[in-house]
Amino acid sequence: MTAHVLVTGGAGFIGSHTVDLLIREGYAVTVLDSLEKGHRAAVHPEAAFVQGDCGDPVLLDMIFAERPVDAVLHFAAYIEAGESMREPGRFFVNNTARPMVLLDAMMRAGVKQFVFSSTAATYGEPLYTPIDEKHPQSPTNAYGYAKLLVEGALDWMHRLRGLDYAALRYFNASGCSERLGEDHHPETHLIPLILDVAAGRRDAIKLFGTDYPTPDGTCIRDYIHVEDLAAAHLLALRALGKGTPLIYNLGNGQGYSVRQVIDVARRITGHPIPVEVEPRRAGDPAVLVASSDKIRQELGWEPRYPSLESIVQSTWNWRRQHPVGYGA
Ligand SMILES: NC(=O)c1ccc[n+]([C@@H]2O[C@H](COP(=O)([O-])OP(=O)(O)OC[C@H]3O[C@@H](n4cnc5c(N)ncnc54)[C@H](O)[C@@H]3O)[C@@H](O)[C@H]2O)c1
Ligand SMILES: O=c1ccn([C@@H]2O[C@H](COP(=O)(O)OP(=O)(O)O[C@H]3O[C@H](CO)[C@@H](O)[C@H](O)[C@H]3O)[C@@H](O)[C@H]2O)c(=O)[nH]1
Repeated sequence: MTAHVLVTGGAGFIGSHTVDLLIREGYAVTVLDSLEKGHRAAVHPEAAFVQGDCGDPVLLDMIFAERPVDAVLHFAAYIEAGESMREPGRFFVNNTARPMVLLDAMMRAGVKQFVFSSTAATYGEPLYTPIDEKHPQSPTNAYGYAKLLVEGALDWMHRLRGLDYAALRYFNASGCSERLGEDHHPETHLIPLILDVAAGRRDAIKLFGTDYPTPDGTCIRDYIHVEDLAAAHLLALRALGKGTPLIYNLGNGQGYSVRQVIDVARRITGHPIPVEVEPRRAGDPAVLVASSDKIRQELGWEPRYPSLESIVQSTWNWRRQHPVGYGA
């Protein structure tokens, strides 16, 4: 069993939940996070913490020299597809170039196991739905393309340098655990923004586009609970070592339109949640729904929180207990 895991981006939303699970499962964990976006308070107290950049080769050499790292879970990245259309260069540097520096440092140190946070955004506009792993990858935003470039590099590192990797293509990560929540600054994700309205922190939810080719005209997404994502990372980590890349979609296979998500939040919070209709946000595909049959069949992954209600409820619970998130 892998003993020591380096988790980049482990102070962020999905990374911190995964670190908690790894610690519970007995792994030694080192978190490397710049804290540009994440929260020190989200890092499990039993994990070692290094503040720094995952693309800093000197720091990486030091970490690998000092710690017996067996595997790297790479979450560190910028995450907003809309922002990537305005500032593509920042995304190609942080989400493509820096992981390359990390992979190179791993190769120098002889660390061969890697789990990569890929995304549904690598697929682009679906040719069929639900999307399986064989679906062509043709991103509609720079964020998705930056991630796809890393997937390509992983394949070459596997073939040429024996890298043993998993690429997990998450759909829309959401939900909270009891200890950890979603607290981005600025927040751009739909569910926490809707709940900001219910909590009285915003007047209305902006609805980006009502003219998509979907039943109610708003975009459809597949929301997956962050604890189910964390569990998938553990399974992937344990499955590495067979010499074959592990490429999996992670979603619930159920699509919800923006209006449907708002309706669920209205029922849970009892708040009317007013809506302001806005134009489409650049780069948003109309529909993204996953087939996760492959990881279910091959690794036995089974989501514990598949319903949108349970996802929104867990986020609402955390927000009521942490009205200012992790604080300043
Ligand atoms: N949130 C989603 O819905 C979603 C969906 C698909 C894929 N992903 C991917 O999952 C990963 C985690 O997403 P998240 O929602 O937890 O994001 P997040 O912003 O909460 O966490 C990312 C963390 O990485 C850190 N970071 C960013 N650049 C860094 C760098 N160069 N060096 C060190 N640390 C750095 C940030 O400080 C932050 O703590 C990302 O790679 C993202 O692309 C997220
Ligand atoms: O204020 C808002 C925010 C979002 N949306 C819409 O809600 C949907 C979901 O948006 P959001 O929560 O921002 O998630 P995505 O843009 O789908 O992207 C997330 O999910 C992708 C995978 O599907 C990941 O790759 C990204 O990192 C992650 O940010 C989209 O149709 C948005 O246009 C609104 O209408 N109003």
